[in-house]
Amino acid sequence: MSRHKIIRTMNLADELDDYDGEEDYYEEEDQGMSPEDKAKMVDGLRRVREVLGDDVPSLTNERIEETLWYYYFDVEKSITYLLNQAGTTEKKKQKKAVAAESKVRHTSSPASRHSIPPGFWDDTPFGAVPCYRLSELLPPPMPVDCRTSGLLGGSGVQPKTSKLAALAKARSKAKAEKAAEAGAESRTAVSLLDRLSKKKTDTPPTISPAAKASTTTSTPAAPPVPDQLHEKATPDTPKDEKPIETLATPSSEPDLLPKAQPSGFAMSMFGNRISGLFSDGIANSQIYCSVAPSQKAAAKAKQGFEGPSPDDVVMAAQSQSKGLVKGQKPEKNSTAAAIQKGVEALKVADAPEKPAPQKIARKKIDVVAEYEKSKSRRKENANLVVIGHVDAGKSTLMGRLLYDSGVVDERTIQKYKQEAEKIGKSSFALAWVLDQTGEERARGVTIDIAVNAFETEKGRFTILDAPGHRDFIPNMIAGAAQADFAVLVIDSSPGEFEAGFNIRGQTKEHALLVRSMGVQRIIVAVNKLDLMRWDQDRFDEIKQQMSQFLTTAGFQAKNVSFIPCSGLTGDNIVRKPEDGLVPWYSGPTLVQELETAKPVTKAIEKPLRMTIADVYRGGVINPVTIAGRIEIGNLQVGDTIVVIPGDEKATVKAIEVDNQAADWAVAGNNVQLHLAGIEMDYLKIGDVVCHADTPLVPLKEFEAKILAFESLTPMMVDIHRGRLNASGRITKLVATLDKGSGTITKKKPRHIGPGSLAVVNITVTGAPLPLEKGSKIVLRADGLTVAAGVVE
Ligand SMILES: Nc1nc2c(ncn2[C@@H]2O[C@H](COP(=O)(O)OP(=O)(O)OP(=O)(O)O)[C@@H](O)[C@H]2O)c(=O)[nH]1
Repeated sequence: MSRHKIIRTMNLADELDDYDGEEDYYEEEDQGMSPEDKAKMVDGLRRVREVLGDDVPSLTNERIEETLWYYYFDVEKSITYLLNQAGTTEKKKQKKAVAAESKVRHTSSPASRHSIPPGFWDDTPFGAVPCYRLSELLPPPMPVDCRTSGLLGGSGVQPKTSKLAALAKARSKAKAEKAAEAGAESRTAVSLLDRLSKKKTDTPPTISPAAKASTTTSTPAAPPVPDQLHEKATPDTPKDEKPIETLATPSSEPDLLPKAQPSGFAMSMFGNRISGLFSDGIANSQIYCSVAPSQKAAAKAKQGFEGPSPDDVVMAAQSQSKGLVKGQKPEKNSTAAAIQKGVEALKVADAPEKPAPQKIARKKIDVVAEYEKSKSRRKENANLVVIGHVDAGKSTLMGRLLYDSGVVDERTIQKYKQEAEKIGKSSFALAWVLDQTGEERARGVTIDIAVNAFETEKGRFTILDAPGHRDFIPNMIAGAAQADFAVLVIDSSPGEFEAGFNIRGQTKEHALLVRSMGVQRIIVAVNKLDLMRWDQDRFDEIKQQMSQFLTTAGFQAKNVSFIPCSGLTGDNIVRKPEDGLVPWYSGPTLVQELETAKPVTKAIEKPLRMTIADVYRGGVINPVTIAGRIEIGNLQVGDTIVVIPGDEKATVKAIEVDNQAADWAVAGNNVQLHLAGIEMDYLKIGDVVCHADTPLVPLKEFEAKILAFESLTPMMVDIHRGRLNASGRITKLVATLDKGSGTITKKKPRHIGPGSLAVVNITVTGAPLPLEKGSKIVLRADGLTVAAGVVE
C-alpha cells in the first residue's frame, strides 16, 4: 500500500479517541527515566568511575548521576565538571582523564572495537601474492638533485626539511660555491631545472634560427621560450660536467646511477620474467635500467631539442608575420615563410559552387499513355529480393541462376573457382558472382545488396541479393523496400532449417519484414536438398511448417509456393533435375515459377517518388548521376526535380531505364538519372526525388500503423525507410487493432505485445524525415526488428 493510501485511510476520530486529555499526557512525563535513559545512566556512571576511580573522596554516585543527567549523559563534560569541583590538585588528572575519554569516544568505531588477529588477511586473494612476485621497493634511478621531485616527475618542490638538515644543506652549498669560485667544478649531477634557471639569469637568451629571422624586422623579437633556452644551455655546459642525458643512460655510465630494483608493481606485472632474469645472474640495476622507459625518453628528448621546437617555429612565424611591412614578402627560404604560405593556402570552401541552371527542352510526353502503348512491346521488369537465414545458399543459388541463364560466362566462373580455391573457399565460387567485395569474399558473407539482372523469354528480373546475417538487416530492409516479390531460401540440411526458423534465426524475421514492406508474393526455395538425397519427407516437413508461419505472417496461401532445389548442383533452378533424381516432384523450376509471378500494379499517375540508391559522378552523358527505383509516379527528360530533405532543384538531362536511354520512366523502373544544375554534395543515398511542383513535406512527428514483432512501450527506436535510417521515439501507444477488421480493440494500451497490430505516435529525434502517408517504415531497437508498418 502506498503512503498516500495509508494517510487517506487514517480515521481522525479513531486517532482522537486514543487521547484522553492533558492530564494523562503529563502523568506519562512524571513517571521518571525511560528504560533507555536508565541504561545510559548506568553506562555513564561506569565510565566516569572508570576514569576518576575513587581518588575523589567527595564523589558519590548520586553526584555523578546528577551531573550526567544535567549534561544529558555527556561523560566527557561530566568528568570535567566533577574534576573542576574537586579542586585544582585534580586538574592534572582531569586533562589526562578527558584525553583518555575522548580517545575512547573517537576510536570506539565498530572496526576498532574488534581487534584484527595477525594473519587475518593472509588468505585473501590480494594478500596472497606469490613469493616470486614479492620484492623490495627501492627508489628509481634519478639524478641526485631530482630525487625529491613529484612522484610523476612533477613540480620538484622540496619537502619541508628539518633544521639540522637545512643547516647541513646550507653548509654544503657554501662549500660548493667556494669550490666553484676556485674553478674546481666537481658536480656529478645537475638538475635540469637548476641549469635552466641558471641560464635564464646568467646568459642572454639565444634564439632559434627561425626566430632569429624576426629580429631583422622592425618589431621586437618574440620572447624566448624554454626550448630555446635549453637549446642554448646545452653547448654551454662545462666540459667536465656530465650532461643530464648521459647520466640517465645506464649503459654508458652505469656507476653514476643510484642502484635500483624493480618496483613491487613491476614485479607483480612481470613476475617470473624479471625474477628469471635475476636468477640468470644479471645485475638488478642493469635489468631495471634497460627497461626503464624514462631513460629512453631522456635520450630521445636530447634529439628532440637539437633542432628548433614546433613552438619556436610557430612563434617565429607569428613574429615575422607581425613584423612584415605591408607588401613586404617573407624571406624565401625561411621555415616560417613556408608555414605562412601553407596556412594561407588552407582555405575551406564554404559551400559547393552551384552550377549555372541549364535549360533542357521538355518533350511534353503523355507518359501514362506511352506506357500503356508500350506494354505489349516491352518485357515486364520485376525486382526480386532474395532473403533467408545466413548461409542458406542465397548467393550460390543466384550465382547459379545467372550462370545457367547465360548472364555469367563459363570463363568467369572458372576464374572464380580458381580464386576461391586459392583461399580454401572453392564452394563459394558461384556465390562470388554476387558477393563482389573483398570483404564479402574473405568472410564468405553478403554485406550489401548485390544487384544483378537476367532475362527469360517472358520477363526481365532484377535480383536484389540481401545479406542474411543479422548485423546487416538494415541493408536487407533497403533491398526489401524495392522488391516486387521475394525468394526465401531455406537450408534443408539437418538442423539448419531449424536454426534459421527459431527465434534467433533470420528466416522468420526476413519473411515478416518483406511482408511489412508490401511484398505479397513469396517463393520458398527449399535448398541444399542434394545434401538430403532429395528426401521428400524433409521437403514436406519444411513446407508444412513454413506454410503455417507464412500464412500467419500475412501472406495469402495462393501467393506462396515451394520449389525443391540445389543451388550448388543447379537442379531445379533453371533446368529440371536429371531423370529419376526427384521422382516425387513434377512442378516448375524456380525460374518458371518466377515467370508466373506478376509484379503488382504500380501507381504511375501519382506524384513522383524515388529513393536515391546511388550517387556518382562520371556518367557518359552528365557528370552527376543518381540511380534508384521509381516507387510511384512517372518522369521525363526536361522535368525539374527537387531532392528532399532540402530544397535543391535539378533538371533531368537524360534517363536510362535498365541501362537503355529513354525519354521517360514510370514506377517500377530501375533508372539512372543524369542531372543538370546540381552538385553531388546535395545528393545523398536515401534522399527522395520528387517533382518540384509536388514535393514531399518531411515529417518530424507522425502516426503509424504497425505490426509489432517484439513487445513495445514508449521507447527509443531506429526508424528505417529504405536505405535511410534515423533515430526516433515511440511517444504514444494510441490503440491496438483487430487484425481482421482493423477496428480498435483497446485505446491507450500500456504496452503492445508481439504479433499485435497497433497505432503509435513516433517523433524523429533529429531533422524531419522524408516520410509521408503510405511510406513504409521498419522500427528497430537494440539490434532487433521490433515493428514494421506504414505512416498513416
Ligand atoms: N551442398 C550444397 N551446398 C550449398 C548449396 N548452396 C550453397 N551451398 C554452400 O553453402 C555455403 C553458403 O553459401 P552462400 O551462397 O554464401 O550462402 P548465403 O545465404 O548467400 O550466405 P549470406 O549471404 O552470407 O547469408 C557455401 O559453402 C555454399 O557452397 C547447395 O545447394 N548444396
